Amino acid sequence: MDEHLADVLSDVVPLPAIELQLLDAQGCRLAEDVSSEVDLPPFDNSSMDGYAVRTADTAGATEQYPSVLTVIGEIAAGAGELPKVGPGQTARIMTGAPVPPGAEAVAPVEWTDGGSGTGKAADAMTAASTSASSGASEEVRVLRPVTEGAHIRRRGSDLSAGERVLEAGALLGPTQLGLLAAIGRGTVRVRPRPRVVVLSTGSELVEPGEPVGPGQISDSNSYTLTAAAQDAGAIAYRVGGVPDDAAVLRAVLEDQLGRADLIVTSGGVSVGAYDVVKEVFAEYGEVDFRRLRMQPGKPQGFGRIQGTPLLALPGNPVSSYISFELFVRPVIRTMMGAPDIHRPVVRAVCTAELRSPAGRRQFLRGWYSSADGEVVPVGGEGSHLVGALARANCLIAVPEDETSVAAGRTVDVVLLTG
Ligand SMILES: Nc1nc2c(c(=O)[nH]1)N[C@H]1C(S)=C(S)[C@@H](COP(=O)(O)OP(=O)(O)OC[C@H]3O[C@@H](n4cnc5c(N)ncnc54)[C@H](O)[C@@H]3O)O[C@H]1N2
Ligand code: MOO
Repeated sequence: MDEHLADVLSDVVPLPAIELQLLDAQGCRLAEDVSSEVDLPPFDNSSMDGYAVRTADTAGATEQYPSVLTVIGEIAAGAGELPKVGPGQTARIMTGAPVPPGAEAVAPVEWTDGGSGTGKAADAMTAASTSASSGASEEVRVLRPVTEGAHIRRRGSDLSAGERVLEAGALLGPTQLGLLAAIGRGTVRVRPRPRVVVLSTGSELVEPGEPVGPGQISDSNSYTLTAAAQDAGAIAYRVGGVPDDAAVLRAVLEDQLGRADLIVTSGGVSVGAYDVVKEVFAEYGEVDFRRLRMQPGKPQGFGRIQGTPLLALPGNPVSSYISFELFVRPVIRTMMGAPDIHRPVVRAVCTAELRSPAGRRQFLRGWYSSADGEVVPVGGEGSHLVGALARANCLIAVPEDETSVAAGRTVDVVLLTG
């Protein structure tokens, strides 16, 4: 198994970096160091709705003896032209609006009478509407002293022009994309999310929702694998079930190769009579088929068809999913330039006895609780048990040379959610 993983990964390199629109870059890794060309905030601005004042004008102000100032204007967020605030003057100012020349601080509207002329502290809500309707040439009473810089968000206090704000390799989530937008970047250089085409093979497969005839089953692997590819960070395209028919499989491959960085298939890799998958892959490139000392997931195929990497996974649903987690996920994450390509492995105490075939590394499904450091086996070992698989959050790994594990022993657990 380890040899197979190493062989698969030896053929995979990170995708070349491209410039993407910000929202298309979500979940990608940065391929450049990003420095800001601007200060943030870009100008001194108010953090409160209130009045831009000169501090000397408010010295000693109290509710009983307020400072009475002349309101010379109103500054909304986005204002370009600013009034100059002289001695005895003030300008009404909104949150985010530029602090006008002459002003040294902002008195929140609650520290004033809101221009009501009553000398009573303004209720911020009513003061806003009173002041807006009564025009700019009025007086306001400031009821307490305001210190230099109060309620002003200084230019460059968040970050300065020239400062490196994100480093190559950083994962772009909502806050990193927001930061890029805040410094005025419309596009960014990243390693793109790989485009993964998922197709399942088998003439017994029926599209979920369609009637299921005798001997047929609903195609579940293509859903599991497409969702798992998305979960790994890929852009995944699900191609429905392809029958065991060489002409149809050829046509599907021709159609899909153009948009694939990676092709993942399920089914047809064992020793069955309908070797359509192996036959068609052989026509398009080189795909090796192997039998690994693991369970589930014994038969595996990997290689390239027309230059595109391909992993051919076994058809049994649990086998294909576990193969994906152990082999395909690291490939996708290598292509993305992610540092953590594997699922995390922890040690946990197994609550029940386990049995395992000699000479095969077994991956049993389990429920791991980090609080107890324990893992409880879920369901049996059969590779068709999708019910139990959906109730599991981890895989319990039993080494090749062990045929049983006593309850209470410590085991390796592969977490499927980390
Ligand atoms: N004589 C032998 N028979 C088998 C061997 C073996 O060594 N010798 N290996 C077994 C193991 S292990 C596995 S795993 C499977 C792998 O078989 P294939 O990859 O060829 O897969 P299929 O035969 O097409 O399907 C196996 C099983 O899975 C069901 N299946 C397939 N595709 C889907 C799908 N998209 N959604 C849901 N279920 C699917 C299929 O109906 C079969 O039941 O071979 C063993 N046999
Ligand atoms: O090894 Mo197969 O993958 O068990 O079901």
